[in-house]
Amino acid sequence: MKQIIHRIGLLWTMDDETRSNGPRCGADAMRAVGAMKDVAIAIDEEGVIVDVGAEKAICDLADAQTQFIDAEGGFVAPGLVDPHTHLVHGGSREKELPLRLAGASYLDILREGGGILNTIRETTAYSEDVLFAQAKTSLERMQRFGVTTVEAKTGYSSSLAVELKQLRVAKRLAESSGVNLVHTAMPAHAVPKELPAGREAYIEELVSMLPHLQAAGAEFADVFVEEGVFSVDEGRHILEAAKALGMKTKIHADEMVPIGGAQLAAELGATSADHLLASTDEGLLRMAEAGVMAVCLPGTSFYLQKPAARARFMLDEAKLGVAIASDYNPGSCPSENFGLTMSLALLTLKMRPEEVFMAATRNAACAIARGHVAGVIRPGRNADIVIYTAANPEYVLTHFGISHVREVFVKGRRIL
Ligand SMILES: N=CN[C@@H](CCC(=O)O)C(=O)O
Ligand SMILES: [Zn+2]
Repeated sequence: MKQIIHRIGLLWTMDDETRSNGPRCGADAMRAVGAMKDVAIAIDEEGVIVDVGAEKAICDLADAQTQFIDAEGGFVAPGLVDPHTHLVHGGSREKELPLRLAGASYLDILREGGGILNTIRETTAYSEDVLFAQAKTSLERMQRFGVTTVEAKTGYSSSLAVELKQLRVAKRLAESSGVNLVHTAMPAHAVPKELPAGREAYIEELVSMLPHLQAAGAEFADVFVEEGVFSVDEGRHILEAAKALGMKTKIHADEMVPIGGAQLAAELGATSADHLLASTDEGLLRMAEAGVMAVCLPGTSFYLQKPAARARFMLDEAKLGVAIASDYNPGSCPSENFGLTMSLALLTLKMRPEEVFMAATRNAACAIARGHVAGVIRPGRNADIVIYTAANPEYVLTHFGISHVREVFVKGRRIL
C-alpha cells in the first residue's frame, strides 16, 4: 500500500450502496452523504483508492514503504469539482462596478459594448503566455480551496484563432497543474455591436468553429441564451450543430430573463443548464423530467446583487440534481474562492451542508460528465481527496471566506 490516510475525524464519501455513477436528485438523496467515522483510506501506487474501512483493518494493510497521512481528526471529503468557470481570459473588469452601483445593469454595460466585449478585446490582444500566467494564478487560488477538477470555457473571442488560443492555454494548464480540466467551447458568448455580414452569417460562423474546437479538445458546447444576447432559436441551432458533431451541451439559461433557456436545455437533453436565477417552475420541472443537471452559481447572484436561484424549489419540488459552481469570470463573479461559493450556497440558496457538499462534489462531477471518475470516495476511484483543518463540514461552511483546507490530493498525489 502506497499511502494510508488515517486519524480521520469524519468522512463523507458521497457514495451510496448502489455504487452508481449518476447524480443524487432531490433533497433526500442529496443529504445522503455516506458519513463514516473511525475509518481510514488506503491508496495504491497508481493513486487509486483500494479500500475505505475500519481504521485498524486498513492500517494493518501497511508495509514498510507505506506513507501514513495524518488527518489529525479533520473532516475528509472528495476533491471539489467546479463545473462552470471562465478560467482563461485577459485582464479584469473592476472598473464596471461603479457603473453598476450607479444603476447600470450587467446587460446595459454589455449593450454599450463593455462587459464581455471588453474582455474579448483584452483576450484577443494578449499573448498565449500572458493568458497562461493569469489563468495559472487563478487555478492555484482554486486549488487552495480544495478544487481538484475544473471546467473551463472559451468564449472571449473575436475569431476561431482566439477561441483556439484559449483552449490551448486551458490544455497547457491541465498538463502542468495536476488539476483535472474539462474543456467547453463557448464561441456563442456575446454578440459584437457591428455585424458587417449580418446576424445569420455571424451565427453560422460560430457554428463553423465547433468542429475545430472539438478537434482541439472541447468536449462540451455552451451558449449564453439570454434576452439581448442569443435567442432560444439561435441557441437551439448552435447546440443542435454541436450535438450532431457528438459534443455534449450546456446552456447559460435564465440568468436575467426567463426566455426559455431551461426548456431548451430539457428539449436538447443538455448535460446541464446553469444560472437559472429567473427560471419558471415549468422550466425547472421540464429539466428534471429530462434529467438535466441544474447548476446554481451563488457567487454570481451575490456579485450581481440579484435574488439567488430557487434551489429549494429545485430540491424539494422539482427533485432536480443540483450542482454548484463558482462561475469564476471577470464580470459577474471575479472570485476563485470555491469555499465562498459553498458558503453562499448555504446562506443564499438555503441549502443544507450535506446538500452543499453533494452539489460541489458528486453532482458537480455529473454536471460535466465526470460522474464515473470524480466526486466520490470509493474503492476503484482516483484518490481525489481533501483533508480539512476543521473537524466538521458545518464549521467549514459557516466560518466563511477563508480556506479550511489542510491537504489536497489528485490521483493520490499531494497538490497542496
Ligand atoms: N453570463 C454570461 N457569462 C458569464 C459572465 C462573463 C463575463 O461577464 O465576463 C457568466 O456566466 O456569468
Ligand atoms: Zn458562465
